[in-house]
Amino acid sequence: MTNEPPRILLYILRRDIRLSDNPIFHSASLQPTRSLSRSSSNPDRRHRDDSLTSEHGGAHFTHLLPVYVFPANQIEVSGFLSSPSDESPYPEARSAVAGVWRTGPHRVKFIADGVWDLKEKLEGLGCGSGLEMRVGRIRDVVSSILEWHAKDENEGDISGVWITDDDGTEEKDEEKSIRKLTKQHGVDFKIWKDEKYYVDDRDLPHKDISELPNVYTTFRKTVEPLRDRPRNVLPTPTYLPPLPPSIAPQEEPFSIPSSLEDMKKALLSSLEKDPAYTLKVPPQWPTDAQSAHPFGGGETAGLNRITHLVSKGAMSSYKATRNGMLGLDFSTKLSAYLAQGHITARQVHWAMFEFEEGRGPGSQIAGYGKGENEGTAAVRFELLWRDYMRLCMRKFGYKMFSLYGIQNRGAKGEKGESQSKKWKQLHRSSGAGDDPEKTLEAFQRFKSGRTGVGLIDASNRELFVTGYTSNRARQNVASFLSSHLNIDWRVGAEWYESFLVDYDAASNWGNWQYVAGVGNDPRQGRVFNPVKQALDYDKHGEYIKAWVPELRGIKLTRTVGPGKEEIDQQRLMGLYQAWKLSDWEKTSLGLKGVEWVEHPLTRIQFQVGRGRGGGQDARSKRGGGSGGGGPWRGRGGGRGQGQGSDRNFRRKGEEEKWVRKEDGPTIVSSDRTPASS
Ligand SMILES: Cc1cc2nc3c(=O)[nH]c(=O)nc-3n(C[C@H](O)[C@H](O)[C@H](O)COP(=O)(O)OP(=O)(O)OC[C@H]3O[C@@H](n4cnc5c(N)ncnc54)[C@H](O)[C@@H]3O)c2cc1C
Repeated sequence: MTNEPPRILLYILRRDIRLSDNPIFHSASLQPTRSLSRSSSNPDRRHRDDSLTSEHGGAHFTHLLPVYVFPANQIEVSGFLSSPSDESPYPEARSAVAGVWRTGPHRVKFIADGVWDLKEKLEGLGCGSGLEMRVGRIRDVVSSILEWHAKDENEGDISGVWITDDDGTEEKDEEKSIRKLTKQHGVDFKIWKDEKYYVDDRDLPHKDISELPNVYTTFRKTVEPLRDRPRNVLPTPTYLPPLPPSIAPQEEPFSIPSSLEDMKKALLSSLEKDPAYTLKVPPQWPTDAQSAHPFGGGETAGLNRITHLVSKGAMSSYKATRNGMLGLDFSTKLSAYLAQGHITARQVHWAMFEFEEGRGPGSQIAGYGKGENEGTAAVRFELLWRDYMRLCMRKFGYKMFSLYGIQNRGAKGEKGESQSKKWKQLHRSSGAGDDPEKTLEAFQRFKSGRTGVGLIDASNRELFVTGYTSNRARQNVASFLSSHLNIDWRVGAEWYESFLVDYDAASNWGNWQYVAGVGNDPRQGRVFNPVKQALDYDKHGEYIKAWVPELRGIKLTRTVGPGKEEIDQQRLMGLYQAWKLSDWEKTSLGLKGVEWVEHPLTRIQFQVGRGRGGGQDARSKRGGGSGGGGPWRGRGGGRGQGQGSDRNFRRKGEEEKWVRKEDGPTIVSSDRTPASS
């Protein structure tokens, strides 16, 4: 190293919090400031250098300054104030419609874990690398760093600012303002393609995003076969240029804690001023209920999770288990890692690929070395859904957050007619005679898990205390709010944004739109029946009993022979909707007079029949027969359950008709969709 003043590359991290398979770190590791012998080249096909580096050349620099910013518009940062008498220059990070925290307690911890993990990884390289953390709006942080270096040239020059692109609308605005700032300072600015998706942007079949098909299946067909799609992962750097000798400090009035524990405290302190999150009756963690997502954040944890899933066979059994709701491995639980960029989708692909080719862990698992199987194919299929949602974000921008969605013309009716549906609003009447006070109250009860509909309540309570709820449950919850309660679906999307550990703008808003009937669903106007869904996916009532402990005492079985008990579907109906319980049972369970039991927000029409093709058939088909009051602690539920055909939907106006008849329930045929998948 010469005595030349430091030439610093500023790398602003957002949702690319990883060292491995990271195009910017990879490119920085190839800078000519180090000897080639330290190159992390790897002859393995998986690690071939496929990066954008050669296309971009890269600025010459002597130091790398990676900075993660806790963005004040998305994460509440007042807990970072240096003194209690200081005031934050930023408004509270609250959502636009419902006014809830944009990043709630589960995700802030997960994000902090990820940032800290990366910091330790970078420091662990032993080459003087590291990660700085800052608080504020990203443009303010970049501006302050550029100004600080411009003022004193002894501190070194910022020779370039690099960032990974993000299709979120706020993120696009950020990119614009950084471009402007760097231009003002005469500094190079480069936006790198985000490589955390399944199909690389450079391999997309369309030239212009306007050509993206509005239907997932059409899109999928253009990129099949999926197993051949992902590019190789990039090598993990073993060396990076060091941090600069002096670094612009955090702007006042904030200061950055020096331990992960204190970082989490700072992130949580404002949120926990009201631990009930405005709920009159906040859900409590029920005794013995176990989180389906007890995982901490970070690249290390994410990569370990991938290895676990492959080596224990969970990827291979995924197709059969993915509609489960209880347990750790019924689905991958990779979403939060993917959302924060702790891991990439192609890392998931290549780990499965190795298994399929008979290499690496998992040799004792059926299917090892036997190529793609049903499970691994289904995981790829879902990863492509994620790609598709983010491409929709790129195509539709702000429409992803608007009431009438990407359709922009109101929901459509059964025959495709425009309906201009009016959803109830929280703060004013929608004009359809609704009372906003009552809507607010209904939203309160929805969030608290006190609607009176078991599946919905279990899911919302689970979400509140753990930050996760399954895809199956999410579909039902979104359909319930937007169609059964007829409440502005955006407040549900915002509540999910706040409480989901795996929130991702495109996947969340895209899926909410889809279910609310204003998104990419080619067959709009469908509604989930949460009782029918519970019968299919919680047929022993274990999920509802786990998260709604008040209902655990409901006996679900009847005696059918000496010492033989069988699930009684009529009794399940009392679990799925407690208002259906008899008066004496309500009294004996202490549920008499309980508001959500006696006065549910809505009464779902559904009956189980006793005749031919009714309860009997349903029982034998679903294998009912084991005792009902079984353990509710995390089990790999859902194995062998149906694949969520559209039997679970009804079209508008069909709710009253949705009874199990001799010829079975109405079936709406369809392709698989995220809502039905
Ligand atoms: C109303 C609603 C809101 C949602 N909000 C989010 C969100 O904020 N963030 C998020 O990542 N997913 C969201 N999803 C999609 C899906 O529910 C979650 O990705 C999944 O439940 C996460 O658990 P998992 O990682 O075990 O998924 P798995 O079933 O194991 O799927 C593997 C991966 O595929 C992707 N994936 C699966 N289903 C979908 C889908 N329908 N859309 C997009 N990607 C998918 C995820 O990255 C997931 O990790 C939402 C779905 C609904 C219906």
